[in-house]
Amino acid sequence: MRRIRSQNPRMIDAGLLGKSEILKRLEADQIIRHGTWDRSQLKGAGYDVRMASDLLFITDPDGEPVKYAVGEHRIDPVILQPSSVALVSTKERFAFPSDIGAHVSVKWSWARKGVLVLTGGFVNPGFGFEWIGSRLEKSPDERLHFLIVNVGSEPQTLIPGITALASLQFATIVGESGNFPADSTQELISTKYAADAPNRALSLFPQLVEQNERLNRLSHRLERVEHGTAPLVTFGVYLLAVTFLGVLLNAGITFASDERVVKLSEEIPRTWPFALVAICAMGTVALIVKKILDVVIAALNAYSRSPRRSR
Ligand SMILES: O=c1ccn([C@H]2C[C@H](O)[C@@H](COP(=O)(O)OP(=O)(O)OP(=O)(O)O)O2)c(=O)[nH]1
Repeated sequence: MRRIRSQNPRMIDAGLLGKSEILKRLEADQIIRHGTWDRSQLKGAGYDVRMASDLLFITDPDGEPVKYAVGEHRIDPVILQPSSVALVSTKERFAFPSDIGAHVSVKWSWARKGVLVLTGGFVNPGFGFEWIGSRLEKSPDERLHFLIVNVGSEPQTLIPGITALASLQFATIVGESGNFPADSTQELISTKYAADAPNRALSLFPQLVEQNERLNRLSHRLERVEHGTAPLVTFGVYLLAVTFLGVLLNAGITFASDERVVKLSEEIPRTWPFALVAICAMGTVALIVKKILDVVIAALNAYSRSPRRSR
């Protein structure tokens, strides 16, 4: 532990509390109340706080905000959907003495999955004490509260009473804090916060979810319209082609009924090689017309699906 000299010439121990010092304090019923801490949560120079199963603000699968008040316990795991926010309270209850404060930090194991704890950062000395008449007492239920958000693309499962979401590093306070006890946050969160408070505080994230859903709905509609127009275009082109052929046929019949053409036809040789050549010529013309129609249909379909038009 680093030793520094304060304004008071006395030597003072200052620095972060290591595991053994934290344990010593916890066993002396300091910092975290007896019965709410667990040795397994101790780290080399910190303590991982776990989420409680009550005083929990989450969003249910239908997108409705839900509040579990103090004493209303959630048994099932909490699924934190992408872009979803929640407000969680710690299972641990606190009573910080005047010489200890704590830094709140995110846990890498959660941050790398996209779950971020948007913390205030510091726990003041004297947090978890209150005046009862003229006596200073430990508050029975002072907890830390964290706003959390899933900025990743996968849903994340949080288990009430077990999942550790944040880490505390305890530091000794040099000099008088002069603010004992520190302000409580428990009453504000438990009585004044409505179910949708986290969603309103971090409204950017629920808005992202909404915009994403809107975008998905629009893309589906666009896809349906596109699938509907392709056969329609094909049908239209064939209709046009049939009309065109009808007009051609009509013109052909009129032309064939002409006296001069009748006379000319009598002069055409009626041999089988000539008939064969005539049939081949007509077949070639029909094939060319079909090819042209296919190209026109493909071009129209490509145009109706082009990204510039789907924007
Ligand atoms: O993530 C956090 C950080 C702090 N706290 C608690 C402990 C701390 O002692 C208290 C007040 O914290 P801070 O002093 O940062 O908040 P404030 O509400 O801005 O204080 P003030 O209005 O007195 O400046 O809130 C939490 O519950 N969660």
